[in-house]
Amino acid sequence: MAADSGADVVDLGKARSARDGSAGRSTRPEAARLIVDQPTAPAGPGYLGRLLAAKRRPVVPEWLKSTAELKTAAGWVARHYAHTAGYHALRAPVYVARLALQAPSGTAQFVGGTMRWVADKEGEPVRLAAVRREDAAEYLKLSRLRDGRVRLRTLVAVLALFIGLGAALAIYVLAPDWLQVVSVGAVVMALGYAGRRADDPVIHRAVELPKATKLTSDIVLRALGALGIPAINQAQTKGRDGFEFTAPITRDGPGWRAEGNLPFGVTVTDIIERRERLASGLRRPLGCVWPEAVPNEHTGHLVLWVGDQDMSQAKKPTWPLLKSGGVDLFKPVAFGTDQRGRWVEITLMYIAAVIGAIPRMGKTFLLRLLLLIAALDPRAELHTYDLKGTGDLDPVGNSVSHRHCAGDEEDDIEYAVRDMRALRDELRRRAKVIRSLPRDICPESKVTSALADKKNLGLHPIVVGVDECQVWFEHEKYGKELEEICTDLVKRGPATGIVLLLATQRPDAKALPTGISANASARFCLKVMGQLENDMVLGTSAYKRGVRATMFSWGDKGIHYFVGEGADARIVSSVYVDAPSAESIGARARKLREHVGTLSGHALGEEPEPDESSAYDLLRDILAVVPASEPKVWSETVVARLAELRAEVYDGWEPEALAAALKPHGISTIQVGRRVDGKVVNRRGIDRSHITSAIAERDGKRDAG
Ligand SMILES: Nc1ncnc2c1ncn2[C@@H]1O[C@H](COP(=O)(O)OP(=O)(O)OP(=O)(O)O)[C@@H](O)[C@H]1O
Repeated sequence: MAADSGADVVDLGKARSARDGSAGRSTRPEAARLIVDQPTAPAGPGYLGRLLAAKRRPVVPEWLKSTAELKTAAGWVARHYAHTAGYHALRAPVYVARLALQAPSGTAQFVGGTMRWVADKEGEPVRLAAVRREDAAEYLKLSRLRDGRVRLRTLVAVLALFIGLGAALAIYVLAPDWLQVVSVGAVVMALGYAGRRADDPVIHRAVELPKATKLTSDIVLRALGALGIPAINQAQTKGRDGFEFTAPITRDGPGWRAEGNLPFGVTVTDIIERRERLASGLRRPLGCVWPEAVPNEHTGHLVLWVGDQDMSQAKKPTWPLLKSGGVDLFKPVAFGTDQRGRWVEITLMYIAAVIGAIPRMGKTFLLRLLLLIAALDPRAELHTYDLKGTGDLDPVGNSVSHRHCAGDEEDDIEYAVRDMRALRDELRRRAKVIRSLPRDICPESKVTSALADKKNLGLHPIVVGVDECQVWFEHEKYGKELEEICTDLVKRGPATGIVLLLATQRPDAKALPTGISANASARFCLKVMGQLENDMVLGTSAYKRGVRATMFSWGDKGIHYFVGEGADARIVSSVYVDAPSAESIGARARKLREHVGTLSGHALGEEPEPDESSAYDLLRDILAVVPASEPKVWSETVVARLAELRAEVYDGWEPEALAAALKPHGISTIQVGRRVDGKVVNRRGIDRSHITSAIAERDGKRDAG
């Protein structure tokens, strides 16, 4: 400690005597030195202090408290026995036939065995040995013993025979037919069983239970030692463990949990980085090995969870919403399971989410799953955009979406732009409505489930899902505008009941503008290739903190890091809903909407009127009304001329509207001074050269594209 803090190490004995006996000589250099280690053990927090800071382990384990988990576990046990019973019931006739066929050989074995027993065959080798040794005394002793035994056993056998025959006769004469059948059957089956062959059992196992090796401290230490981390290796070569277990290795869900402190200076991130080597050291598949840091603990505190089965292959419980049920978007809904097979929930309201991954890892499936959850709340209005254009979102879009579009053609983008503009207006309207509501009805200045129910307020949830959102933000004409609207929706949408879910396969600054990625409150990151993408999706310095979606393997489809609602990052395997199931859930969601009368827009075949304003090109229109001879023009002049040019679009535009419309193109208005009646008047205006260069840049990009 002294060395760490840069202070000198001091001989405490000397220092103490110097201090005690020399009050007047304190100018001596030793006495002036700083003593960093206390002579007596430093008094830590008192008993009460320790009690106050103590972490109490739950009396009742978490899994016992959760009725959902208890139900799931009970369901699994019940299904296991039901399966076993069904398996054997179906094969029962085969078992009976095989046992009956084995009955003759069983009878022979039984008779032979009984005769050998009566004749005391088991003593024969010893008697023969006595004969070979020509030991007459021993032989006589053994023979006498055998004679006695044979006599007794013959008596027992004859008695049993008579009892057996008597019982058989009694059953034959007195018993009803069914008892006769049962008795004969039982005897035949028993004889058949006696005739079984060891290498060919009649009854096979209905269920092969997986066998997982127990995790022991030796295995953990061996694996940690194989990681090539110098501090661990040094400790182990000196005969120490290199890892200090802080709790016994216990069962935790379908796996084992080991917990402890790494050597000083080694962090959990170092272990996570070497997860593959760790799996090799543990001799387990990669998908079973999950090293984790513990929030609020020091960075060297490792929890190692080793599952019995690979997470991507482990059997998952059935999703409760797969076949039936509805959703209240204001309440948590299960959307995946963690490594231990426990449900992980998400409350879709009040979030803006980003989903990122390299292609083919399950990003679209995850987005569709979240949209299906939203669809199951009949109040929710869905806007779904499948910019890949393969129809993955059609099961939701065609059955319930208010606005839906698949594809990235110019028309598709314009459709989206119109919708997003309308959503921006809706956002503003909602903000005003919420502001005007009395505090007792809207205490937190945000939409609640009760407010969403009040149809006249129009505050129902709106969920917008965009797959491959980079297509929007990189669009040369509308990219900036869409980015601006989406940033607004990410920032202000959650409180006003508008949820934006964006998925992209290329999470970089262009595909996912920083204004959006920095403000998203829920993040889903499936496998990515590098630190940059990882942090784009999961938030700045996530990679450094050990939250690394790069560690997922190629087979980990649907497995992702989920960071939501201020909670720590969790590894979640999302529920797999294939296209046919998605169709049926979509159909169910449609029925729910039909029932309460909330089906609207695209799902009813109604599309919005094509908006004239999207067909115009503002920049070209400005050039049309501002000739080259006028390099700088006041905004009010421009809007007046524009209104003449295209009244249906520009009529009523104020200079501010022009400034706002130019902003997405990267153009801002400037001060333009003009001489009026001999005086210079300054007003906001445009510089024509800004317009021409913006057009040149845009068209250049378009040509390049
Ligand atoms: N939760 C899941 N569990 C198991 N497999 C899944 C899961 N989600 C997706 N998959 C599988 O992964 C494949 C790819 O999924 P998906 O189409 O969603 O990938 P993607 O990341 O959207 O790909 P792209 O970038 O090409 O659009 C699917 O065909 C599916 O079989």
